Amino acid sequence: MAQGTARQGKTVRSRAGRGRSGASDLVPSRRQYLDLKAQHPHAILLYRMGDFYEAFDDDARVVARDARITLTSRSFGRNGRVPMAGIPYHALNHYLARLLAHGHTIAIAEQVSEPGRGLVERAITRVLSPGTVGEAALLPEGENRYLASICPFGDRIGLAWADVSTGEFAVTELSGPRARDQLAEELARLNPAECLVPDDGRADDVEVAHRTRMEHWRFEPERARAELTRHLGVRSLVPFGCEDLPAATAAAGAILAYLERTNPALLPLLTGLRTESIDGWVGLDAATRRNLELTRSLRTGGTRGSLLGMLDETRTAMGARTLRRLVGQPLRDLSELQRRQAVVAGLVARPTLRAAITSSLGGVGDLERLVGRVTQGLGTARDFVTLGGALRAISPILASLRVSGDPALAAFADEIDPCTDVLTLVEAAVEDDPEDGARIRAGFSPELDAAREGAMSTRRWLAGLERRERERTGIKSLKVGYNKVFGYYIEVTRPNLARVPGDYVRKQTVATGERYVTAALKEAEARILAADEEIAALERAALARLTRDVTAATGRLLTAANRLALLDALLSLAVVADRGGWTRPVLEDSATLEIIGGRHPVVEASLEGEAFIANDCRLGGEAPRVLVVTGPNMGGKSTYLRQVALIVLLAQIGSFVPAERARIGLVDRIFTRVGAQDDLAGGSSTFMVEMLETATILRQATERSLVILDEVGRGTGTQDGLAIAQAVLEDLHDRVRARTLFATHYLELTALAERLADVANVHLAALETDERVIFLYAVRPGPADRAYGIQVARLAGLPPWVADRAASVLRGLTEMRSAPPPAPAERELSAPRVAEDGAPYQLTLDGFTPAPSEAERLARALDSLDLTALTPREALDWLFEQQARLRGGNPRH
Ligand SMILES: Nc1ncnc2c1ncn2[C@@H]1O[C@H](COP(=O)(O)OP(=O)(O)OP(=O)(O)O)[C@@H](O)[C@H]1O
Repeated sequence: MAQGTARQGKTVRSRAGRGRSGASDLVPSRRQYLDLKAQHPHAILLYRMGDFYEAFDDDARVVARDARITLTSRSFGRNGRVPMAGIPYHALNHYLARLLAHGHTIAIAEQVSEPGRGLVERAITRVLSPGTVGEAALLPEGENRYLASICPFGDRIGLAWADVSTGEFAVTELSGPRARDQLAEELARLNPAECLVPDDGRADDVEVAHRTRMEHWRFEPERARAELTRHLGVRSLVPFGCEDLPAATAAAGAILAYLERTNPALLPLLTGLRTESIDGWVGLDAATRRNLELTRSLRTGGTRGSLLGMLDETRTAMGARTLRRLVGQPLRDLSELQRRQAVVAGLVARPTLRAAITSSLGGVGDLERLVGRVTQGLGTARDFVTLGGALRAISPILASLRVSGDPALAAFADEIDPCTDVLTLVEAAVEDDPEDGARIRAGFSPELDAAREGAMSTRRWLAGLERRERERTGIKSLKVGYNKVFGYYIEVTRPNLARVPGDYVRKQTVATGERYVTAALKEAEARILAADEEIAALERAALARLTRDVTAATGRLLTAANRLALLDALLSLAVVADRGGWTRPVLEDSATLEIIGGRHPVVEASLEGEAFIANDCRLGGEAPRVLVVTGPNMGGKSTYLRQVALIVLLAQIGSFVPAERARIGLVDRIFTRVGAQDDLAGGSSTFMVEMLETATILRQATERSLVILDEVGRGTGTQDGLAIAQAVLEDLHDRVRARTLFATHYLELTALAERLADVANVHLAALETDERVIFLYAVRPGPADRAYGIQVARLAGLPPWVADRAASVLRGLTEMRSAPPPAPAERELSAPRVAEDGAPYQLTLDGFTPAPSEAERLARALDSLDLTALTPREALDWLFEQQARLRGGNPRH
């Protein structure tokens, strides 16, 4: 809370001790209220009333709904009663956090005092919007809170994001036919708390929560560029990598303009700008993030049960945020991944070193946000003491890394600036006094030392007063006390009242006696009050000086904090790898995938004592690119599919993997279509969502992608579903050529492996005994023989008479089919796809468009014909056939 801190040249004063009942003189007139409201018309105005913050009228209704507070009413100036929602002063942060989570902007009005003028009119002292909250108390610990900005500009889209609590400020520019999809992926990753968009409608079709419209001219590239260069103190943006990226520049400039307007104290935190290339990351769309439960479990809705939940052994909140970033942003850059792997490997091999670093990291704490607080001018003496402790903890970490003898660890240490100069500064300025707690150290400010000495001598005088007055009056029970109403007093009990000297002035009668003051006591009290005020002012000045000096190093401090946060995250990966017996995967630039003895990291951790059955997976290279996975319900198909995706993802964040060994050709994107998920609110049925996700995969996947499809086609009728599943599988095999795992209950699809060169079957093994099924969870070559649906239904507790009836229905159905299950519909691999109306189609980057003309097709076919391999007869046949196709099927016409 800003109480007592200098802000915008004014000092905020609370009327401590005044309850709601005493606040009636503070009630604004409607006019005063509306004047303040007009300054930030889109914000909820919270009005300080003694020990409460109150919202009125429509604001009150919104607060009551979203902060979950009971609505009452209040007399409002002379305008009768209005709805009112009151937030207790001590619980303000709690309720502000709720309001911000709903995307509201909040303006807080308090009484302010100005030097020499005492308390003056109320003013807005803070404006908080979801993306501009820099105050650690209002932020989720292990998560970043991003203010994003989107600027479509011609065929490009600029995206910028800033976390004003950690100083992260980055941009990227997206272009080409996939720009919109990439934007959606990035927004899914960032999950911005607030998103700035131009008010001219350019970004209206972008789906993002909590959008804030800004004047479109603020997104004008030249203006934004000027804003950026001024802020960063540079002439060109070349060093930041975005000189030639007008859309990115525009988006970043808009962020600066917005902060300037809403919360300029945050601007100094943004000391640099990083230009990111989206091509460096593995593409993960929102569905895949959700399906793989990367940061949120589908079952619990929280981190527990997610990949992040099982990986997170970080010691600091900044480490936890970094780990979340790594999990959400796997890389494609082989050399960077190998650097990370080397650090993890060094840490896996050295448990003692890990323990030492972990304990030192505890001392570093959340350095990122601490630097954030200090840079915003919110740093108290306690914060600086903590900062000193954090900086002191860095050097031992670097020393441990260097003496480890591991070159990767030593190199990592060399990249971290211990900021010893800042530590020296802070140590000279603050101390943790055993009695007074955190305070400015003696010697930092001579004026402060003198004021403290003055106050101390008066306090010493007061401390001796009781003894002196007892001696003077002979009243042994005389006491010197203090209360808030009268200040210092001398109390004499009833039996001794006759001995009270003449210079005592009676102030108050209490049950046991009388309370007095003397002229000397009043004077001492005045001296103490004045000295306390002076001390407070001098301390503020000293803190301001220290803040200025430390803030000059904000950029270096934040860089060091970022590296330490990364170390914490990599350490966490090492701890988990060591505990789980994970191994270092071989990474390579190929389209191969080979996992031997792979396990699902989260399911394995949840099995508690039961053994997880490890399985292999070979895709691409010498092995088939597509695996059709069959097996009984509950047999472990989904687990197997997800485990392969998670192992690849772990490898591409630089982690070890839960496998005996793995060789992973880096993937450019991971796609999943798993389980039933409907979006009724968005107007899409389960089947519609399934098809939307499948269409996205077919449109976007490449030869380097990993595709995980679980029961595609399940959401519709059996025949339609089977047909769709087969067509999707064929397209993935023939055209997309991505490494694909395809789990299905349609046993008919297993016949595809006989016709398609790069498709193979595997199944999850199960045993059947007495109508019961035992799951072996082992992946074996070849197709499953049946679905075991009825046995699983029995296991689930379906009433026996229903299960028996189902078994007899099944027998009947099987007998009806004299022939084996129908083979999948035949088709010619070379035949062009034909839509229902007969028009041929092909897939381009823009979706399905008409195929090339017959002449083009003929030219290509001729081009690819190897004439030396044909007999004259075959060549003649070929010519007849082509002519027939041109003439519509009549060769000798
Ligand atoms: N390899 C394994 N080792 C041990 N237990 C496993 C293994 N794989 C799966 N399981 C257990 O079996 C349960 C069911 O697995 P899963 O959901 O993958 O089956 P499924 O074949 O996809 O089922 P359905 O077809 O009904 O969707 C898991 O929750 C897990 O507890």
